[in-house]
Amino acid sequence: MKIGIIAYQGSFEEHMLQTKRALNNLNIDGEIIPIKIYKDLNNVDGIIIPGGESTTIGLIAKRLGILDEIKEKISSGLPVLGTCAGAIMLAKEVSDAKVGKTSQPLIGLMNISVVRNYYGRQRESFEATIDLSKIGKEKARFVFIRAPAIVKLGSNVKGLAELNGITVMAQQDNMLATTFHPELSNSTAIHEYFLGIIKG
Ligand SMILES: NC(=O)CC[C@H](N)C(=O)O
Repeated sequence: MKIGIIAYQGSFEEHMLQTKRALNNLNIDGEIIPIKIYKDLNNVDGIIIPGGESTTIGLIAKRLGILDEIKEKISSGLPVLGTCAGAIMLAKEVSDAKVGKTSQPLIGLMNISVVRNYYGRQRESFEATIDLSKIGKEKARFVFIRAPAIVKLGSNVKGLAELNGITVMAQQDNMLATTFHPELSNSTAIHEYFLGIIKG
């Protein structure tokens, strides 16, 4: 199994480590590669879009001409995990809690509405215990760093976890989005669940 991690900016190294731990836990033979340019996308079985700054990740991917490729591969079924900024990249509808409508390059394939910086600024970042029973995993602690919120679930989207009534994890077929950072947790549950999606 070959997993590619979009590696321009943000927590991609942490995702690489966490994916490695999850592969080990599940006894899956896997290779993890950073994705920067078009050819890196060849033969990957799944991709991860890390947390960071969605505007930066989107702009670089667009400038390097890889954004449309990623979009095409995901729409033809390539499994993707988008965390925090990555969840924003996946969303069809994005706005900012303060400034309202934003215009930024997106993948825009998932039927969710996402509000950026929903919980406030950097200093309003926090940690919370999340119930993962809907994916058959133990509850775990996760960090939310200038996190977005998934405020609307459209057709074919399942809400998989909530915090105070707000969706923090959702899935639409091959696309999995979390508003928190599973790569910065002691728990490998989300990565293991994602590897399960890849295995099918
Ligand atoms: N930790 C994160 O990924 C933060 C996301 C960031 N606030 C954005 O809008 O892109």
